[in-house]
Amino acid sequence: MQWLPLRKPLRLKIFSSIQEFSATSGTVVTLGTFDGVHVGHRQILHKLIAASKVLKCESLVLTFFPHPRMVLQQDVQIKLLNTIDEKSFLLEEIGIDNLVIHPFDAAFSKLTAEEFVKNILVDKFNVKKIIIGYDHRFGINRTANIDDLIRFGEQYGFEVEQISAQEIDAVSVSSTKIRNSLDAGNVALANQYLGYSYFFSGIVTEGKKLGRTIGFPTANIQIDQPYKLIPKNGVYIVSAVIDHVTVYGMMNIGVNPTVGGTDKSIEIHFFDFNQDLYSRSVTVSVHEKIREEQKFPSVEALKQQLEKDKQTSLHYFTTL
Ligand SMILES: Cc1cc2nc3c(=O)[nH]c(=O)nc-3n(C[C@H](O)[C@H](O)[C@H](O)COP(=O)(O)O)c2cc1C
Ligand SMILES: Nc1ncnc2c1ncn2[C@@H]1O[C@H](COP(=O)(O)OP(=O)(O)O)[C@@H](O)[C@H]1O
Repeated sequence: MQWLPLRKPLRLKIFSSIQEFSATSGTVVTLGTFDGVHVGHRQILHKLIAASKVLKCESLVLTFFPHPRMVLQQDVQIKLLNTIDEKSFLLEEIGIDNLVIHPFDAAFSKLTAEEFVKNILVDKFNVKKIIIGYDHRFGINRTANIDDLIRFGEQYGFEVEQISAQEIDAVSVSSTKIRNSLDAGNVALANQYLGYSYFFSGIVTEGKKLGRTIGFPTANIQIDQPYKLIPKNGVYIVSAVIDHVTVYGMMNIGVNPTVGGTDKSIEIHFFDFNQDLYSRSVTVSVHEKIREEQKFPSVEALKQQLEKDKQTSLHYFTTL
């Protein structure tokens, strides 16, 4: 599946804090990190949209950035599947009306369950229904559970729909499983869980200009978000949309040991393509891993392997 090039949402309304949101006639709300917007998330999001139509309300996804783990556990190392722009794009594609991205700070983490429900869900969002996983906990120190939410719902007049354990288990997908799959280079499994090919964006920068001399010019991609998860080092089958045309290619993530490299780089050779890409932003969909990066005895041996990789990639695309 091609998501690209990444564009600004047209219909989805994005608010960069809860305070910025002004309530409409009413909302159907779900909350969570939704990292990856994977097939499990999609089930909840489709329920959200269906409920918003029944209740003639707008759908609203409340998410947090920075990720709560970055704030509460100072986990600066955490890598995420989606940047905020990517998540916005994916939610727009699904048809969500409103996305509230609240900075998850210490003050927010100290809200009591009652304050959260009354001040935010009721007063700010004018919530008519909330859709939430059975094991969701909220409020300071995660003290409140779904039963508390149901009680608040009766008190303030909103419905609560819980997603059961069976429904969640049936999909048995989690953002963690996807992150682990990508860390292990298992892109095919990650993509199955995601329901689309994992993608990232970056700017094409100049390299050592060796690629063109061996018949394989490679666009070097610089990623600017430090928290974006990049799959394990290796050689992958990829595609991108450049000037509205889908182009196919092969990518190496690694240090280029054959030419004595030490720094990690992301390089893509596109097939049947001959354009200057320097300084351009490219969004790359990663489809399948071909092999590990290797240190070849010579550049000639690397070149021969690249020919084989090209055949493997072309075969993949022709048998889709
Ligand atoms: C699909 C693909 C696979 C690659 N595999 C390897 C590899 O296994 N070992 C290696 O040392 N370099 C590998 N390279 C990197 C080349 O060494 C690199 O493209 C070349 O040095 C050109 O670098 P430049 O863009 O800086 O000019 C691969 C590149 C591509 C596009
Ligand atoms: N088929 C292609 N695939 C990737 N980049 C290409 C291709 N054709 C031309 N280019 C251009 O050439 C550059 C790569 O050439 P290369 O010799 O590898 O230089 P560098 O070391 O600067 O990456 C890319 O950044 C892009 O601007």
